[in-house]
Amino acid sequence: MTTRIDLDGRPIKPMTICMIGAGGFIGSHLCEKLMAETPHKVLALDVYSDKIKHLLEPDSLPWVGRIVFHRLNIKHDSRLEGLIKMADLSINLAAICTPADYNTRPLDTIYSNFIDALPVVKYCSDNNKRLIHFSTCEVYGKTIGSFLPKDSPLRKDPAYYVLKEDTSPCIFGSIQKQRWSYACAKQLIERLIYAEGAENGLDFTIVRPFNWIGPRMDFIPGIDGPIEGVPRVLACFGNNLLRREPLKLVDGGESQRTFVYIKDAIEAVLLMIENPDRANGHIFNVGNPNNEVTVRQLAEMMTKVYAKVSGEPSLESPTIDVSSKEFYGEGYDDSDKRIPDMTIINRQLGWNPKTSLWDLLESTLTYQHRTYAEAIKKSMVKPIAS
Ligand SMILES: NC(=O)c1ccc[n+]([C@@H]2O[C@H](COP(=O)([O-])OP(=O)(O)OC[C@H]3O[C@@H](n4cnc5c(N)ncnc54)[C@H](O)[C@@H]3O)[C@@H](O)[C@H]2O)c1
Ligand SMILES: O=c1ccn([C@@H]2O[C@H](COP(=O)(O)OP(=O)(O)O[C@H]3OC[C@@H](O)[C@H](O)[C@H]3O)[C@@H](O)[C@H]2O)c(=O)[nH]1
Repeated sequence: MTTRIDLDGRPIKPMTICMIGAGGFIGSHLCEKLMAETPHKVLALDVYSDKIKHLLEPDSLPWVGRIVFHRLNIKHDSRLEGLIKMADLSINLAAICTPADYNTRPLDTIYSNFIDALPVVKYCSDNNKRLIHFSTCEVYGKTIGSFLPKDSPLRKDPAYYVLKEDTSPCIFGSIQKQRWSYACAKQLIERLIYAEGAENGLDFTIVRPFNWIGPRMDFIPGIDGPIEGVPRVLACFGNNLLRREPLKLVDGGESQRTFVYIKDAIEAVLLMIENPDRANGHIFNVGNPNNEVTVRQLAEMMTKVYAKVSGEPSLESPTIDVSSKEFYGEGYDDSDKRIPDMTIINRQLGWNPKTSLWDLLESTLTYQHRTYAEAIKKSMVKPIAS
């Protein structure tokens, strides 16, 4: 492997990374990238390893020994501090991060996103280790524009909706709207990390992902996750398409999101890892402002893309409306619109997303079809009564 060069032309020294939550969606892609394209070592921590199994076995893989899996729960495992000390950098991805949990398991959500993240911050700070912490775009909550009258022309003014790391406020609903338990816990851990930086000199970077999507995201209920489970929207809609069911639009599917391809987003994380002087002390939005759709438009596009990749015609009525109370239960609320401002990441790391929504859906739905279509068919064949 030729020596890697950072953005300022300096050679990058191989490093050891303690990656917590390495077995999840983002972790699996980051591990893949680090193994295929860099000389860095990864201590991969998680309670699950299914999504990185292909990187751990067989022993003949070219990166054997550079990635070592440690099955542990950071809630209660005394090995955590030792592993953080062995590494140059820790990346914390571990979290409960599916909206169906925020209002139904608010305690687990708050503990996971705040309390369980505390020791990681403390061990990094005490041992002078660098930390990249994964927060969320949900810390912005709702846009200022959403509080204006429906017909106000100001709603079209970007000043009322574009989300900026250093100036936008964090606007959540009432305490009864338990949806915000996640965003609030993430906000407090961000503030704590920021304070550790200011008072104790912690070298930190905070990442705010804006709906990163792609292969291996979440699970397909009844196939590789619980049948009653509710994953994030990509896997919900993927599951509906695989089962030839209508896609459920929560409260009319009017909310807007920007989706970024996981492989584009991982490039941004690698730039942060390898350019500490440019990344330390910063909070970065990572998203694709060009890929904005309403959830209804996402459903329509996924329906078209799936018909193309599967060769099966779409249903006559491809979507169905459901209320948020029916779908998520009491206490659900929603972010209305999420456009990331890209000034800071552009200036510091020169990063820009590349992949269009159509293209990223095409590769992701091709993956879902190849991975799950057979298993779904088998699971849907009813046993014949004897
Ligand atoms: N995917 C996105 O678009 C997105 C958006 C915003 C924020 N994020 C943040 O990025 C991070 C990673 O998200 P993801 O999409 O990969 O989610 P994910 O659920 O696929 O990955 C999280 C991983 O953390 C592990 N984990 C959770 N608690 C743990 C514990 N106590 N001990 C050990 N491992 C534990 C889980 O087993 C899982 O493998 C999260 O912090 C999430 O809040 C992701
Ligand atoms: O079947 C479904 C699932 C979801 N939805 C809607 O689709 C939108 C997106 O839902 P997702 O499940 O992807 O989750 P959200 O975008 O609301 O939140 C996510 O944002 C960033 C991260 O921190 C988390 O990964 C998650 O909180 C929401 O408006 C939701 O109500 C549907 O209309 N139908």
